[in-house]
Parts: sequence; C-alpha cells; structure tokens
Amino acid sequence: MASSSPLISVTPEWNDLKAHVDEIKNTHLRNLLTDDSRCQSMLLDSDGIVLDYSRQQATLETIQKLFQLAQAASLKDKINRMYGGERINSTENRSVLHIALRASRDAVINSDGENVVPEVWKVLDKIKDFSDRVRNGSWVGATGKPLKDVVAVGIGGSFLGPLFVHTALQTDPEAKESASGRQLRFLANVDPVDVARNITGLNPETTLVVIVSKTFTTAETMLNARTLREWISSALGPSAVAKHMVAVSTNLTLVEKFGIDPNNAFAFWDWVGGRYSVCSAVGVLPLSLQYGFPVIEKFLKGASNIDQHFNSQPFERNIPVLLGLLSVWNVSFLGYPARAILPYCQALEKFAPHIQQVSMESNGKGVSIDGLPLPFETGEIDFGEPGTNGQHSFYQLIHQGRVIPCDFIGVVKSQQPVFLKDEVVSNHDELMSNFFAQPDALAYGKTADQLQKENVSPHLIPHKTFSGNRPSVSLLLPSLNAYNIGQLLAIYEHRIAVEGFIWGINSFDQWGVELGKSLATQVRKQLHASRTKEEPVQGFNFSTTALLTRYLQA
Ligand SMILES: O=P(O)(O)OC[C@H]1O[C@](O)(CO)[C@@H](O)[C@@H]1O
Repeated sequence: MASSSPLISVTPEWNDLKAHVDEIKNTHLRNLLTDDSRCQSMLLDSDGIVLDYSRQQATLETIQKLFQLAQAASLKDKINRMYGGERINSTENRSVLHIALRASRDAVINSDGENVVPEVWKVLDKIKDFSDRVRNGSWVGATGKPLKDVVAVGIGGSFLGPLFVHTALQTDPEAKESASGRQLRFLANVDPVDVARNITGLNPETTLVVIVSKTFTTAETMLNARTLREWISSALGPSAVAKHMVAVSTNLTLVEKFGIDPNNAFAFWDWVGGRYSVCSAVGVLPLSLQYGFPVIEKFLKGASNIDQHFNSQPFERNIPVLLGLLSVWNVSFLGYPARAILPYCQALEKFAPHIQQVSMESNGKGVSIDGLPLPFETGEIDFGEPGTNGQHSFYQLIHQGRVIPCDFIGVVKSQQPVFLKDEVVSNHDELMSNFFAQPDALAYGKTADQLQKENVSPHLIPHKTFSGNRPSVSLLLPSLNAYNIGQLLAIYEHRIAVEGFIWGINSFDQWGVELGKSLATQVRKQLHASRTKEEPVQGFNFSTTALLTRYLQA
C-alpha cells in the first residue's frame, strides 16, 4: 500500500494560520475597509469579471499565509495533475477532465496517453447535426410532425447543471430568439407528481424525450424513462420510441437494451463526473435543441476561458484559487460552516441549487484522499436565492444571527433592461442598489452609538444594533450571456476543486450517496412483497416497521 501524505492540518502553514486567527478576531471590517491600499490589492479585474474580496475578514498577511498553505498542499501540482489527465479520482481510478469538454478543437488533453479532444468534438459535431435537424424540422416525429418540445429526464448532475444554464439563458436576447416556439422541460424527481407536471400540455407527437444518465442505472431516472416511454408508445405505438427518445450516457450497452437506437445515443466518458458534466452531451444536447448549437458553443467558450485562466494565472490574480483559499479560511480557520450564494440576477435562480451539488457532493467528506479520518471539517453548507428575494427571507439571520460568508454576484448589463419615465433609476439600477448596499451593511453593521445619535429609544437599541464584521465577496460580471454563464460555472467548479485540493480530500467521488440507495432497495423489495403477497414487514427496526406498516395499511 502506498504511503499516505501527511494531513494538511499537521503542517506549519496550517498552524501558522490557526495562530493568525486571534489577530484577525481583533480586527473589524469597519477598520479593514478604511485601508484603501489593502482594498485595492483585493480587487481584481480579469477579462471583464471583477472580484472584490476586501470584505473578507482577512489582511494582506492572511492572503500571503493562504498562499503558503496552498504551497504546502501542492496546489499547483494538483492542478497540473488534473489538467494532465492523471487519475486523481483515486477511489474510482479515474481522471478528472471536464476541462476537455470545452477545449478548443485543436487542443491536446491526454487521458491515459490518448488525446481525448477529438472524441469530445466528434460528439459535439453529432449534437450540432442532430439538434440542427430537429430544429429545422428535417427530423420529425412518428406522425411526421416537427418536434418542438423536449423533456430531459435525469437527476443530480444529469439535471441541475443543465437546468441552471437553461434558466440563465431563457431571457438572454440572443438565446431567447433562437428558442422561439420551443420548450425545454426537466423531469428529475421520481415523484409521479413531477411526471404529471412535466407532461401537462405536451403532445407526444411533437415531443422529444432525452434520457440523461451517466450510468443508465439510476433508479429514479430509469423509472421516469420507462414512464415516458409508456406515455409515447401508448399514444403513438411502440415503434415511435425510435423517433421520440434519445439518450445521453457513458453506458451505451444499457441505452441499447432500453430500446433506444445506439445511433441516437450521445456518449460521454467516465472521466467526467456527474456534477461536472453540464459541458458534455448531458447539458449540450438538451440546451442545443432549445437554443441551437452556436449559442451553446459560446457557453463552452466561456468555461474554456476560465479553464485557461485557472491554469495559467499566478495565484494572486487567479479568481478560482483566491475564492477557494478564502473559503478554506472561512470554514477551517474562522469556523463558518455555511456559504450563501446570492446572485442579484433572477436568471441565476438555479445557480445556487447547482452549486449546492457541485460543492456539497464534492467536498462533504470525512476522510483524506488516503482514507485517513480528518480532524477538521470540510465542505460548506451551500444555499442561496437571488437578490432581492433572499433579502425578504433569510437575510435577517445573516445580518443579526449567525455569520454566513456571502457570495454577492451582480451583472453590469441586464438581460432585459426596463427604464420607466419618472422613475429615479432604471429597474436594473434599483436591483443593483441592493447588490452594492448589502455587502457594506454586513461589513459595517450599525453600533449602539449610531442608534443613540438617531434618538432610537433605549429599549430598541439592542434589537436595532448590527454587529457587522460579516464577510462577503462580490463578483461583478459584465453581462449574462452564454459566454459569461460558462465563465461563472467554471469559476465555481475550479474554486470547489481548489478547496478539496487544500483539504487533501477526493472531491471527485461521492460514496456518501450509496448507503441510502441500498437501503431503498431493501424497502422496495418489502413494498413489493407486501403489496403482491401480503407479506408482513420484517427485517427493519421498530420505527421503520411501524411507519411502513402504517403506509401499507392505507
Ligand atoms: O447520471 P446518473 O448516472 O443517472 O447519476 C445521477 C446522479 O447521481 C449521483 O451519482 C448521486 O446523487 C450523482 O453524482 C449523479 O450526478
């Protein structure tokens, strides 16, 4: 057995940061923000994206110490190994090459000594050809009608990324125009209610179903796939399946077994993790059907731009590296277990749910990559809502309750600007007033002194006091077109990888989802036996037996 590398928490660099915490606890953002040269150093402008991390509870010394930690964790070496196609997902013996999914046609990215980029482009070309044919009506349904509606069936990484990008593109003027007259829906939950909601108003004659599953074994997706196959064949006959169902998977044998023509299957590879798969056919096929391949190619280019930035920029100017290191600082040293993702942009309403999976499935681990129990916590509890909706929901807790590091994401140019005569500002400026105000409200807070000066009655002063000193980062994008959406995605993907590389965990496996799945298999068997043979509930603990018995009685 290969020897384990020492845990990052035993290095002098980690302990140095631990010792530094007390110094930081003696500062307040109110004071840190008076130092213009500090703030200038914490403001980065790269390819139109602005990152401001001056509202982190950190000094320039903290940042230097974090760079030293990165060095101790061999961060650059780990990034190089990822880009070099090494099998860094060691528990599954796989390389991690989602960067290859958006590489330019002439790039060379090797996995096991073989350049994977030509394979990637073979599938992209096939998607372009197929989506063009569906969109221009040369591929028609079984009754000769054009297929204008698409239902993508998939869950987890085969759902959340594509849903985020779809939601973000819906109101982009170029994407909106190219989607005119078409619908894209997502069926994820095995709850039959989700099926009912998704097929309502759809006609099987004009609907194409895309089954998206890396493994093609996921219980929820396969049951939903069989349900929609039944929906199509009962309306149009079994032979219609060939025209109305296609698949995206790494398991083409199971796709064929299911009854989908292998010519209508779009491959990807085991070096693409499910939650990192939106740039593969998982996202590119349904999104190209809706928006046309040229729009989605721009999305891939945006992600590729950040891939190059991440691989080439020094840490001081590297957005994913800085964000990743600051997250480690907040979680492991300052002890803040959560992170709020707050886009001031309704089009990004599905960004937080997507990042929730990317982050929590990647970094919610209890052992090091070598299997050693970790004496520190990893991962964040990610949640979020677009501003300003979140302000009227959970911001109370963020301002006066627990300290939650926040990511404020804003856009300079709205996808859908509105200017009303006689209004003080445009509608987008109104939204963005909040984007600029909230980080300062969190950082500065409001003191009892200030309240006294405002003649607030003494009994209300404790209630109206804001402690401040609550950290955030601000990310300002020039606009939210397909390219910027790709950039935003890749920034977070790489940031999360940086965190995992520092913690010394495997961010690319997900064994934690298995136990629940196998227990569900046992329950499924019991439900079948009780329903069909009236077998009593057995083999479960008291509580589950009681609940199952009650459920079966109804
Ligand atoms: O694409 P598949 O194989 O259906 O898997 C769906 C999802 O299930 C998981 O394995 C567990 O939730 C995810 O990692 C994955 O994205």
